[in-house]
Amino acid sequence: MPDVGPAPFPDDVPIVPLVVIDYGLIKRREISEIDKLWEAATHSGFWYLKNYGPEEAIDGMFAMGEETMDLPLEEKMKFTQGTEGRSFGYKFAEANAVDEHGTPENVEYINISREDALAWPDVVHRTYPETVVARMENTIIPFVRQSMEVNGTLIDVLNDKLGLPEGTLAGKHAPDMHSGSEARTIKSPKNQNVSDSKVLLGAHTDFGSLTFLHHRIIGGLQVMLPGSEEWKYVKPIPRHAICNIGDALHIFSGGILISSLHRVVPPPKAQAAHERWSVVFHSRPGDHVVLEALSEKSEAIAKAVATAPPGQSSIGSTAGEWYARRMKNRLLVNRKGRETYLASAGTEHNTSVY
Ligand SMILES: O=C(O)CCC(=O)C(=O)O
Ligand SMILES: [Fe+2]
Repeated sequence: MPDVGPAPFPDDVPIVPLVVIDYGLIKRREISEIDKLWEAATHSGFWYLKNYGPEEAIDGMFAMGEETMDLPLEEKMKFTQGTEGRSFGYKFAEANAVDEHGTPENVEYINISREDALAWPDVVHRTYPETVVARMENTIIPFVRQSMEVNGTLIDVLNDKLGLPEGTLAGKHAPDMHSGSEARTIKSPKNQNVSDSKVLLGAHTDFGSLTFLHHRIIGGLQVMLPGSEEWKYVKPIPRHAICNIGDALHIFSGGILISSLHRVVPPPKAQAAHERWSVVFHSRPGDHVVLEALSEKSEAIAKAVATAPPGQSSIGSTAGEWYARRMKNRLLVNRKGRETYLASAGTEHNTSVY
């Protein structure tokens, strides 16, 4: 039977209504568009982004992912992330727990460090499979540069709205720092014997600052907005990326910017018969940057900290430590019990922690 292509995203599942931000207008610093971005960043922490530039490198990242996942498992395992909480490299499907019972995940992905891409052909952190190497110059480096430009611009705009001195947040993400920033392509298998409660990528808040995420038409990403108990799908829209705030910006901003919980479940309804792919760039602060509210640099942040409910505290760990702790404690190989999973938590369990 010919492949008639995936079914469209169904119109009878709950979806989260995200605002569409026009990157072209943000780049020109249009006030009304910046206000829309601010509203999204301070309420849901998620938005669609359009007009973010050429699609070639993003298409190339989907292709690189397919080429990589088609390698024999034995070959991919030569490039595994390891057990110490380092992210770069290959993550096999069942590596992580999705919950405190130790239920395994079911997505595989390849992570490529920003610094390894920028320094290519020098190696900063590690080496990668031949399928990554073959696309380093024509796909990965352009994708990393495009993503850095987009995320950098959005972070600059949020910096100014937070009342921080110009370039404060940019300085925490400088490209010459070692960081957890990375490009990623994710594959979820098709036909998951779907039950609605099956989770492929466990609920999490993002570890870093800002995420630039691409889907095609297959859904599966779900978000739980602050104050809600309900998971809702994000409907993929062609040529619209999805951006979301991560823990680091939540903490730097004293809780003003929202880092929302999200997860991946099998694609809804007839779409579940298809593989699901996503392409991601995670911008994360330099490893040595301390995660704490920037109260001394912004009156708005100082006020947010002063008026927050009691019980919050400054995190005080570095971005590198934060990130390694979260990664390491999700790995099933490190699991001792429920407490291991609980130790992988981000800002979700206490939104007033910063
Ligand atoms: O695949 C997706 O839609 C979400 C991926 C994600 O949440 C992540 O990489 O942090
Ligand atoms: Fe995420």
